[in-house]
Amino acid sequence: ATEPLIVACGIPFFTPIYWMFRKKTNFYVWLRYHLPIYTLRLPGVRMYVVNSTTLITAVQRQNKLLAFAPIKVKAAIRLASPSKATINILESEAFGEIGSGEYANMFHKAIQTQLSPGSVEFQDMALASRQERMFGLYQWIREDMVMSITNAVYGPGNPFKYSYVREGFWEFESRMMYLLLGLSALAKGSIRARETIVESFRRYYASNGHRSGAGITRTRYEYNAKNQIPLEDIARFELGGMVALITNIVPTTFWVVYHIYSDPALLEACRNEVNGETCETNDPEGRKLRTICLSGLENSCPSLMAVVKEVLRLHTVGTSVRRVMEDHMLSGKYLLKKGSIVTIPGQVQHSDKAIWGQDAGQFNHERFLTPARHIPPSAFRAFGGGVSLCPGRHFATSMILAFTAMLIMRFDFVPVRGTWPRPTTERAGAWEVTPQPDEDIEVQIGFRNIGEKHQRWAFSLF
Ligand code: HEM
Repeated sequence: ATEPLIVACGIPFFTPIYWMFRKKTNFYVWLRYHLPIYTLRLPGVRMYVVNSTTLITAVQRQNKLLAFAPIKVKAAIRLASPSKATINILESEAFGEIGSGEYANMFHKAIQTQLSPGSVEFQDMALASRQERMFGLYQWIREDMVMSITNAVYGPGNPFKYSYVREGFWEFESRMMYLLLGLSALAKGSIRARETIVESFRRYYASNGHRSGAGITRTRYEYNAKNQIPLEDIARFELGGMVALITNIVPTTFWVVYHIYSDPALLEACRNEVNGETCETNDPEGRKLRTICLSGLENSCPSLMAVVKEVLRLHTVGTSVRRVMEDHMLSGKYLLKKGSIVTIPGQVQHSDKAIWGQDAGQFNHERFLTPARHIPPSAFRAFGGGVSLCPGRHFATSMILAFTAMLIMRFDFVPVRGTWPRPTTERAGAWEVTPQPDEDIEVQIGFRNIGEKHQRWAFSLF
């Protein structure tokens, strides 16, 4: 019985670390070996990188021996810096016997129903009327979406309504990687911002703000309280919730909007589809009210839905991580040693020409409209898979569809430079699942129709 082949071992330990820092989110694709699984020797830990879809399924089946709970507990502790007592509760469960990790595992289950389709209200999702002006598209989407998402989730007491919390969040996020790596000396600004956010969320919970929030917010609070997590630490753990909630939806929406607006034929097709899911009525004052049906967006807007899927395939770079709890023979063939890490880099699957065809590197939403080939389910990993499959995927998809639909129905965007440049993502942090663009795109916004400024819009669930 042998471990998977060791690669990138020019200078032991140093070579893989050097390239990880150089290549960041592109590391695994750049390193791509046509091996089903290989080993990287890192200081203090062995990492097994899984490439074959058959082995991905085998890893996901072994959710106790190849566990996710210890990974997320460690990340939560480093990010949130909770009290010693809370760390004890989390660690004793996540690192104890095989099959424990109850706090972390049950948390996933506890929040799942709250994130199922249709569970979050979208009333707050109406875009504020915009003046015609120029701005950076990414920045604009970010500001608008953060308010829409957090209003929907945290309710009227939403701490994000204060600009210092919004700014603090992006400051916290900017050096988050150092916190995750345990290098807090390099993340002083993030730590300062974290404490400001924690204090405003502590006040939010203390004044029962969560009771008027969405089900997900109430459930998270109640679950933590039931597990004896003190209020201050509940506020700390919400940082992880915010990161999951905001940081992937915003850039994913940006790329969806970018690909639609930069292709006039696609824009037209999506507008026609959304138009078919929009009904016109009069409000009690006799004004025209146009309502977009949310379930119709998912079920009856194939081009729009295909764009979202293709953006998730082409732009996400998430990596699933597991810890080996006992020596284990994967598929009866590869020895995985206790204490090592198993990773499944999604981007390796998403860029595989044998799976997606020769144009795997290009944006082509039509591959999801009229699939020409069989795609193994484990090859689409935008939301991970197995026990750690993203519980927010339905919520995220609904938000992205709703936001984009409203945008394309109401606004035209014209790039100030005349053409749509394709932004790079070299500066994205290694933890980002959907990388943000390096440079923003300056656009001019305008209402699509005369009279649109005074038009009223709403969403309905069905
Ligand atoms: C486009 C948006 C999103 C993308 C691309 C995304 C992607 C992912 C990925 C790749 C994982 C890791 C899966 C793995 O390790 O196998 C994950 C986990 C997770 N996501 Fe998302 N996510 C998104 C939105 C959200 C939202 C909106 C929420 C919450 C409301 C959320 C909550 C979570 C949580 C809690 C986990 C950890 C799962 C666990 O504890 O087992 N995500 N997500």
